[in-house]
Amino acid sequence: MLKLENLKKVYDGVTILENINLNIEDGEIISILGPSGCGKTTLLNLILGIAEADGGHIVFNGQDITDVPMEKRGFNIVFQDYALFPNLNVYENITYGLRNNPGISTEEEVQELIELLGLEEHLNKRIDQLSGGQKQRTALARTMVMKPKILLLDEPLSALDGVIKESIKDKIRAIAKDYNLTTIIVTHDPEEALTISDKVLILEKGGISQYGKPSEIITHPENPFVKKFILNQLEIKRNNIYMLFANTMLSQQEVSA
Ligand SMILES: Nc1ncnc2c1ncn2[C@@H]1O[C@H](COP(=O)(O)OP(=O)(O)OP(=O)(O)O)[C@@H](O)[C@H]1O
Repeated sequence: MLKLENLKKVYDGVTILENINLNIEDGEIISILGPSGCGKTTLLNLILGIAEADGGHIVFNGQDITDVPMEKRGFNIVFQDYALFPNLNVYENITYGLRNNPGISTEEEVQELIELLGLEEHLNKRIDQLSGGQKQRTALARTMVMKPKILLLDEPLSALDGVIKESIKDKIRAIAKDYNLTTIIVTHDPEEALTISDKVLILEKGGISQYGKPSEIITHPENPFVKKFILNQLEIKRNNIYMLFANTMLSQQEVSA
């Protein structure tokens, strides 16, 4: 279990995060959701160990890791821009981390991941020959072969369009559930957060606005911010789709009249 206890972060005298208290169970998919500048990436960086906390504790499986350096935490991140190596092909990218740590995954385990992520036919391609979804799956495979204890994903779907987005969502869920891997996702999109996660952490101005299952957030928004930020956006999307359908039906009726 990952526990965040009273976590605090200050940049240049400004408090960015405060009173962050949270329990994340093993194998759960958690989304950190909130508007631009609310502290999502900062929280991800604190968990990963890129940034140091200015107060509070991070406890992983009973051990206080607040002062444990990033490389010793054993967590791993897929960055928003994937950060793949352009001079290596897909297979070389996936297995790059194993060059210096060959025992972490066997060739069989690497092949399993390649299959799970549907990358078999792309292994010899250069990175610039891949679509956005293929790059994202390569980045996921490269991170997963290192068997992270926690998988962190920074806006994993934001660069992808509709159908691809849904397929990557399925892959992320399959990985988290097949490997019982705690997965923490940063997103600013309520629909994404509510459809991919077991629980959603909604941040507002550096504090927790609500933390709960998607169904709880939809049925019991705890405050006006959640109602306004989350539910309004979803309602607008729903209404747009209804309008589109209604207009389409109307024009079809006009044609057949
Ligand atoms: N290294 C840093 N030094 C100073 N201020 C920082 C640093 N990193 C982040 N901040 C500030 O902390 C606040 C939160 O930033 P953060 O990147 O965590 O927000 P976010 O919710 O991820 O935003 P976005 O959705 O736009 O990426 C912002 O006001 C930002 O300017």
